[in-house]
Amino acid sequence: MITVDGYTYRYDDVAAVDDVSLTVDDGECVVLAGPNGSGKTTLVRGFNGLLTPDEGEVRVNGRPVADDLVAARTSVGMVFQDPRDGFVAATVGADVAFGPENLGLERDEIDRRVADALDAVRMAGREDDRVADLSGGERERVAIAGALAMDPDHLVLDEPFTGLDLRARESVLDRLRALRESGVSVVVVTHDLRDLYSLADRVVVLSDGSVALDAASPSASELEALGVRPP
Ligand SMILES: Nc1ncnc2c1ncn2[C@@H]1O[C@H](COP(=O)(O)OP(=O)(O)OP(=O)(O)O)[C@@H](O)[C@H]1O
Repeated sequence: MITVDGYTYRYDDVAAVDDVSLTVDDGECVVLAGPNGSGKTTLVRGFNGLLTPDEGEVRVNGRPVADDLVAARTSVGMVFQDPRDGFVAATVGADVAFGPENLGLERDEIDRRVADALDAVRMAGREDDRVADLSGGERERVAIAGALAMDPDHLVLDEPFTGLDLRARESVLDRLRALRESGVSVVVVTHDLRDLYSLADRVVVLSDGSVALDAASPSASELEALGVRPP
């Protein structure tokens, strides 16, 4: 479970996220929506300690993130919108293997995870491709594969579908559905609810850094009033 309690984060004294509390249960899929600048990225970056709130706390599986950043980063997988700078290796296979290697897993298990994760993003067999030669959408898919290969308890995806073609999107959605069924919690930041609506257990809408709506099936008019396009 991810528990957010009174999370406040300020940039230069201006609160980008202001006293947000919410929980994400194991096996739950939460879509986090809201207009540009409403604080979505600033909030989810606190889920694994990439940002430390000025006030409040995030707990992952009951343990405060700040107490053990390594544990938080191992159990919360995170994929960001523009992964251009996030690659650590020259080839696709080596990049996706990097996280599992750091977990100290056996080579067979690493290879199995890499192949499985690449399959989930429709990049099976592309281990030897150079990351530098990939398209933007392919890079996004490699970044998603890297998070999947860590086998995290919780997965946070910030605008994961922007550069993905239809087939890749469907494949990733299938995997997210399977992960949720296996008890992984999935948090997806998006402006566009269309892809996610069938998967989401709850939609949380941020507005000016605060939770403006937290509902299982918000109506179109509720969403539109908060600047979110309904599915
Ligand atoms: N590094 C930064 N320095 C100063 N202000 C920032 C910084 N990052 C974000 N902000 C501000 O904090 C607010 C929240 O930004 P954030 O990126 O969390 O919103 P968002 O909801 O994820 O937006 P988007 O949908 O555009 O990705 C915005 O007003 C933004 O300008």
